[in-house]
Amino acid sequence: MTTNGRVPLIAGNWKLNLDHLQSIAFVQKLAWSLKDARLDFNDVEVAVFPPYTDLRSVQTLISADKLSLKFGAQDLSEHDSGAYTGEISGQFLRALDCSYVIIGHSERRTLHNETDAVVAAKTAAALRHGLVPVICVGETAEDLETHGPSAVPVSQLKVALATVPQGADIVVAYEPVWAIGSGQAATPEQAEQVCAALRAVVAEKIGQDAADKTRVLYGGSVKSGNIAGFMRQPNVDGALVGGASLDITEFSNIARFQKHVGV
Ligand SMILES: O=C[C@H](O)COP(=O)(O)O
Repeated sequence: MTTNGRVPLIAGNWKLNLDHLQSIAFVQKLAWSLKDARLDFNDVEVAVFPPYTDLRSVQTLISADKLSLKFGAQDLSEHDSGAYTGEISGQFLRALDCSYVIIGHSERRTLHNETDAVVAAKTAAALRHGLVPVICVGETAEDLETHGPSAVPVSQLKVALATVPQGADIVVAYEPVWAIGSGQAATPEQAEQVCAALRAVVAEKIGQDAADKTRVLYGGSVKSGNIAGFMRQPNVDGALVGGASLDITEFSNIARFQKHVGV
């Protein structure tokens, strides 16, 4: 826990990688690596976000071995049940002990045409089923040039939180689209500027208490070599990691950011 009372969250979004057998070996090795490193889970929360088909295996392993890792899904349906072929409801995810669900990742927004309204409906669905939504927002390179760094993410988050109850338990992830998978991360100062603006939106929409406790993550080309700079920022409470979360040593070193930050 940092002085602001928020436990940092290091989240690994596997995207479309690792089948259920691979997920078992991966989570076992990750747990060993974090244990070897004597990671104190009171100081940092580590979560993985496997594909849906891995969730039961990951749940079983974490429960059987009493691992301190958390896990969640990469998406959910805005609906709870019915004729929605291919969809997965929040109810099903909660039944698998998922703690979190990623919502509104830029790949969903771009490749699956998810609008801000859909993101808002999915956020409501997650909260309805006791899942903590990890609400992703971020601007494209064009947005950045036209509107500056905060305008688009702020506007996206305002819509996502429009119907969220006061004090709700949420996580926000600022992921500039231009930084995702590009190797060109935002600077810590850029991340801080936008994350602070997003925290102000949380305060405006669901209250100051919620803003004080909400973890705001940065995502986009996070590696062990740049995590410390982000974690030194007062409004950055962790990272949503894509590519580097598939490398056990790298992800484990990101989770051990405190060694580099010196807190
Ligand atoms: O969800 C994770 C983000 O898309 C970041 O991906 P990346 O770390 O590969 O840039």
